[in-house]
Amino acid sequence: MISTASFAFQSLIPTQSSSLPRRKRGRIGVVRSMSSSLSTAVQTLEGNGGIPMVKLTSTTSTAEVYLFGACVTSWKPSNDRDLLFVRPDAVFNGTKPISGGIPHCFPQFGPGAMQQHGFARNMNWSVVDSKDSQEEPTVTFELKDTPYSRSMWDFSFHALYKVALNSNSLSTTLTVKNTDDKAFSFNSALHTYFSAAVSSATVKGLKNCKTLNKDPDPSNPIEGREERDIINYPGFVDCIYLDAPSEVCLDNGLGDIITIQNKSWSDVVLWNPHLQMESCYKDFVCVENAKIGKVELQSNETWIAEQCISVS
Ligand SMILES: O=P(O)(O)OC[C@H]1O[C@@H](O)[C@H](O)[C@@H](O)[C@@H]1O
Repeated sequence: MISTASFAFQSLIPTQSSSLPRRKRGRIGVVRSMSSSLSTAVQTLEGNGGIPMVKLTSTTSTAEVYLFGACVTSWKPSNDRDLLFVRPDAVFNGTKPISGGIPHCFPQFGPGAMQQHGFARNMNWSVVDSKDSQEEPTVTFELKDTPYSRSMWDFSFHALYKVALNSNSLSTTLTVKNTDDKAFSFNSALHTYFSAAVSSATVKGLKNCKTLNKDPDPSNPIEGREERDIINYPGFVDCIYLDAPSEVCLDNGLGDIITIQNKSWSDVVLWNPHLQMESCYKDFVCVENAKIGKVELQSNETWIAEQCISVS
């Protein structure tokens, strides 16, 4: 149920999901109305570049989520260090997806027919609900098809993305409903960038998974099987792990052990661009919960996938 407070919150934010040109038209008004805060737990603020973002503040942690792409760009549990990473080349002006944090890949992981990683990360999502609670501040974003999305993927859909913050965890729930009168299929991922010391970062939990190594050719991945208990990032890494377990563990090499749990994100992608991004590759690793095989939805069917990242 939407509380009175969240209605007030909604009224600050345009309810229309929009393509890039729409957002540009409405931006000044949106940013002006962002100056007021709802509460200390869920605030609407001007983010980088003056574009709107929602800040969640629990008793001991914070998170920030931009409406553009519904991209979580910051997660600071219990101390002031950000466990997510935003690349130095990230732009916050709506001209391209925010490079870092937790961008969406939807309705295509890629490579494929449409732009790399689909369109959800470069559209404005709307806020449709929030929970003003210092124990678990929560915000829910919505995305629907527009002429922009239909120019790439001609289907009617309704996506909800709920982000909930706890003292030591950040949970997300993505719900995709087919609102069309015909079936559609898609694949998807949460392309999470974690702050890391790449030379000592490791991932555990993927031993024995079937792998699709996208190095050297992303369009023709090489099949294999993971034999290592502990996987590191010794150079360029771009590898899909199919039918991964529901929990993997990242040691970020900076003193944090991060548990990544999921429901329905059946696969994992590990990525680090190495010298392709010389200025920042040492400072992050991507561990992405993904659904690489197609999800097929008939009319009115819904797919739900959850991720929870936590530190002990
Ligand atoms: O679009 P971004 O954030 O630069 O990420 C690109 C990379 O994203 C990874 O998920 C893919 O596996 C890589 O093949 C791709 O190069």
